[in-house]
Amino acid sequence: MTALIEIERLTKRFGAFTAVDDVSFTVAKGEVVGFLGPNGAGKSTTMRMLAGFMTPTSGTARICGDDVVDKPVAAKRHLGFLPEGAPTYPEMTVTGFLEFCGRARGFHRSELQDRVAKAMALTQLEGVRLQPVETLSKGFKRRVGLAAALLHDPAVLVLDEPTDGLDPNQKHDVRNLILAMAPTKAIVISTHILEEVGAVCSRAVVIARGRVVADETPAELAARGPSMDAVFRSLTLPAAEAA
Ligand SMILES: Nc1ncnc2c1ncn2[C@@H]1O[C@H](COP(=O)(O)OP(=O)(O)OP(=O)(O)O)[C@@H](O)[C@H]1O
Repeated sequence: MTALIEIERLTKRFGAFTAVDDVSFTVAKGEVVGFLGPNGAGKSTTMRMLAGFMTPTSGTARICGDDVVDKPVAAKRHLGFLPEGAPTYPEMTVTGFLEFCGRARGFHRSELQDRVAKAMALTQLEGVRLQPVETLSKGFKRRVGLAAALLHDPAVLVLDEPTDGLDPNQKHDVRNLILAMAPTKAIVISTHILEEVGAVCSRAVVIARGRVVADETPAELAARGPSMDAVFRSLTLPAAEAA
């Protein structure tokens, strides 16, 4: 299996504080990796470095073989990134925002229209296409971000909490969308929702206090304890608190 995402000894320090500490893992085509950890564990910081939005203090990350620091344009060509929170440019309509993102990706005229229409269909945004992004509910805003990440049909998707703010039906749809895309892509999703790991992920990487504490299949993770909650607690809490 070819690794489309390669993270090697990635580290980020903010002053004296180490937010991401020597993190390494790879993701091959066909894999959906769940990136799990408690609040503040370092998930978003790792994903931002992987997406080229933040410079690592040390270590490297490559997308389809291209180093995100040395070859940022090449790396981003293969990457769809859904950051935390809502899309920028809140005053734009959904269509306007997606067209703007598509033009930035180099698409024009009929190809631009086709790609925007397809991304809106995949994320079920047609009903709000002319609404300004700032007037949408949290779940719809998330889906606008997801549509923007899918526009160029990238080989690699890095999705920071893709189901955050979605209702159960929308969660189900987004999980199905991820599963449908999985065979042809390498996908990393961060999540707090442990049930999501079993539902969509072929592997789980658990991070706590900036360090990887588990990298295994959801079944292996589940087999470590009586419940996923208990496993998560024992892996991510300091030993005294987990007891
Ligand atoms: N720009 C920054 N300056 C200083 N500290 C930061 C900065 N960005 C993140 N941190 C710190 O790094 C740690 C990791 O943050 P990060 O956002 O990566 O965690 P997370 O695992 O994504 O958490 P959550 O699940 O709450 O989103 C936190 O303690 C956070 O306060």
